[in-house]
Amino acid sequence: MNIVMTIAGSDSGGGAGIQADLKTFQELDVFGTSVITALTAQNTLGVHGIFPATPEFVEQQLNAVLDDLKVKALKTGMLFSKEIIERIAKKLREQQIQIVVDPVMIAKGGHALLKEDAVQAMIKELIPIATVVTPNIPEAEAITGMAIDTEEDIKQAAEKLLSIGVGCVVMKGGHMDEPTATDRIYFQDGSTFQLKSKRIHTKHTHGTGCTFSAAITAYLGRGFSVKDSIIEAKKYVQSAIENPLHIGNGHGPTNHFAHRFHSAEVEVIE
Ligand SMILES: Nc1ncnc2c1ncn2[C@@H]1O[C@H](COP(=O)(O)OP(=O)(O)OP(=O)(O)O)[C@@H](O)[C@H]1O
Ligand SMILES: Cc1ncc(CO)c(N)n1
Repeated sequence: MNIVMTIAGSDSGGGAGIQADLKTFQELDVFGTSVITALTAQNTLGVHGIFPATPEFVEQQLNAVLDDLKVKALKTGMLFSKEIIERIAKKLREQQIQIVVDPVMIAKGGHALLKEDAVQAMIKELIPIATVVTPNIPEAEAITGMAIDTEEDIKQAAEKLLSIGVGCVVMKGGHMDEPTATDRIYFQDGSTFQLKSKRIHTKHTHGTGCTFSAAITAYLGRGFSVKDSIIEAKKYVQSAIENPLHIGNGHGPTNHFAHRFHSAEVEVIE
């Protein structure tokens, strides 16, 4: 059995964070383990409270999993503070595990999930040891300090991220004003490709980013290449967005059952 891990925050509403990650892992046939950095009191309408774990307890969870289970790939999501990032990075530097960093900063309703002073720690400690980083446009702007409006800006921001040391950058296009949902992928060796899918006009996009990065992690854990993991993950998230569950009164979650009965169309542009 391939074992993977998520290091992230809990979403009591079940749509994002640890809950989205574990659902994705289960659907994609890998064994999911978890390190919880913070509890959130959250639903489809927004984040109502945050109760962080101590950095010591985050480390204790990480040690408990890694001392016993052979984790092949992991993702990070909501990390909340600089202290938590530093503990995690110190431990992960000693490991041979493929790391997907989803640099979660702000929830859809505007609530901060990462303290402002933690962005630098993410840049210094975590992104350099990552296999893949998956920023949305506002996150890429916060990390690089650049305004991103055009395709050329996206490329420049990706190059800045690559210069920090990460192996592959996935610039997610969910927030771009484009008729398609296009993600642009850049590798250290200069190669690049795009993934294009139909943009779905829906408010049910809570947890799309978590689902996508968890799916990349699941495929990496199964031994897929980085490129194929990203392509398959995009199909999974597209199908999960195209078939919304219509639950809750706000931004509903993605549908993890959808891939069982629906294959999404994703165009790979080399
Ligand atoms: N309306 C949409 N239709 C189709 N695909 C979408 C849509 N919105 C986002 N995506 C896709 O979903 C994936 C996640 O991207 P997105 O930009 O939504 O992440 P995010 O903003 O980090 O999500 P989160 O809300 O979880 O923080 C990407 O592959 C993106 O292209
Ligand atoms: C716990 C958690 N992680 C990530 C996100 C981003 O979608 C969220 N809303 N909540």
